Amino acid sequence: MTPPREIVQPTGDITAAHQFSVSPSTFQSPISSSSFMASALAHRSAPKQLKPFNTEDIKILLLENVNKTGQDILKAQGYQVEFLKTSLPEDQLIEKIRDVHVIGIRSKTKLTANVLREAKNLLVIGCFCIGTNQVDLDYAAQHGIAVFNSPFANSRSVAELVIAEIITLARQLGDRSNEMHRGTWNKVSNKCWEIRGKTLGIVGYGHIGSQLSVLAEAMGMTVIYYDVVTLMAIGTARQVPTLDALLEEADFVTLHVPETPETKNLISNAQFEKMKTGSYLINASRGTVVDIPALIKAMRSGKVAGAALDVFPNEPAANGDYFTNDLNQWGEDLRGLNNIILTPHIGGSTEEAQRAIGVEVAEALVRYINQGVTTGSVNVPEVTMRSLTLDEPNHARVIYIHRNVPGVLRKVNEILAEHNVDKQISDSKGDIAYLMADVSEVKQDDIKNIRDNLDSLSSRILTRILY
Ligand SMILES: NC(=O)c1ccc[n+]([C@@H]2O[C@H](COP(=O)([O-])OP(=O)(O)OC[C@H]3O[C@@H](n4cnc5c(N)ncnc54)[C@H](O)[C@@H]3O)[C@@H](O)[C@H]2O)c1
Ligand SMILES: O=C(O)[C@H](O)COP(=O)(O)O
Repeated sequence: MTPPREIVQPTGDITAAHQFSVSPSTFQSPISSSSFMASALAHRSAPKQLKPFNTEDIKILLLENVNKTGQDILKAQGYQVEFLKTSLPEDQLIEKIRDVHVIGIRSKTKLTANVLREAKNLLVIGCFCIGTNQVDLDYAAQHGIAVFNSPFANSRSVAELVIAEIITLARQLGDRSNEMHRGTWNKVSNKCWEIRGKTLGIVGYGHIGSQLSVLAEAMGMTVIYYDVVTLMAIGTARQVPTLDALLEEADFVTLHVPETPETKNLISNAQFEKMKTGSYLINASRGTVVDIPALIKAMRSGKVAGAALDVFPNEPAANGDYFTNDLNQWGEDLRGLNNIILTPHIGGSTEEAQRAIGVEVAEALVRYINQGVTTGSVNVPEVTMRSLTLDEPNHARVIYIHRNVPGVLRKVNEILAEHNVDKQISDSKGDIAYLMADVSEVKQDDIKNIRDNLDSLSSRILTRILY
């Protein structure tokens, strides 16, 4: 069993001491301190909400050029926000993550167990993107670290990119444009097609796949899709029972599955064999989903007439040289192919998507940090309660993340029984449970006792007391 995590306070005068496991000497009353003020949730919040603690004590590290919308929301809370444009290599990440309560990343930063083990103060991770495969979600949950993402704010951007790629491949636009850049006029119609009447095969009919389905049908394509779950078809799209059935029928195959052990090399030699001769492959999901040497072989043989890759098995942490990387030994082969579009993971990189993601994830982080609300979390149970207001002084919000084992609620309620519990909610997800209780008429000593007693339970993963 994983031992409970002790949150280590950063240096400095921490008047939010009651939020974390701290010694009594640093404890100050949340009620009498000036730390709760109507200005707490300045961003789109009712002015009468309580500020839960000195928000300026919260340290946030934002990596990978998280959009300004997100930065602004977090800064407006008074949090200390450090912003970096790139991801960080593991050794530097470990140094930085030791100190912070919150980290915001995109798809490049690998938050493995090895890294998270060092994150002694970390309360929450914000993935300012769709994918969460770069985070060890289970390790995070087991250590009381909630993870949030933006499940669909860039779906439309990816779908539009794929539409552009379908036409670009069908008309060999990349090759013609490259030739003109080199000064060559090469007017051809051989093997250039309209997309009207062609069949698009979508693998993974989730947010992106289904959005793409609508756009493709509007341009006269026939849409089929394969998904591991049975899903309602949009428009006149049709679900096919197997991946092979899709590969055999589609003129264009486009991949929109998450990175999982099951999707690693989902498209390899055997799948290219099944595809129609002269068909096209598009991958804007994750680089591991396509076996790159198998794709190179299929393109050289003429089986596949064109491909678009937005994602790669090894992507760099920052902009700059890429195919010189030793890990990408197939880089030269890819660059030498005809009718292949290579883009640097830009599927979700539009102003619209990045702004929306910045707002969505930053707001989820604020709700979690300030209120303990987990709505939208991908790894801990989703629990919500309304915000406390200034009309309700001397309240405390108790948050207890614990192992989902028999008898915990009885013990927690024995601890809370001496107080007036206004409201209590609890939910579980696998072996993790999340309990929130609003307790009224509590004094400084009561809060300390509640914390000490909850901390002493063997089921405890993390205790937080807000207000
Ligand atoms: N290129 C980019 O910039 C970019 C942007 C956004 C998302 N993505 C990637 O695209 C992926 C899909 O995004 P989404 O929002 O549509 O996700 P989603 O979760 O809404 O949909 C994924 C679908 O894939 C299906 N699926 C899972 N495993 C499968 C399998 N083995 N075979 C067939 N279907 C399977 C699921 O049932 C689900 O319907 C994300 O996980 C992310 O990795 C890339
Ligand atoms: O998961 C995602 O949302 C996409 O892969 C985009 O990732 P990015 O934010 O790192 O571009």
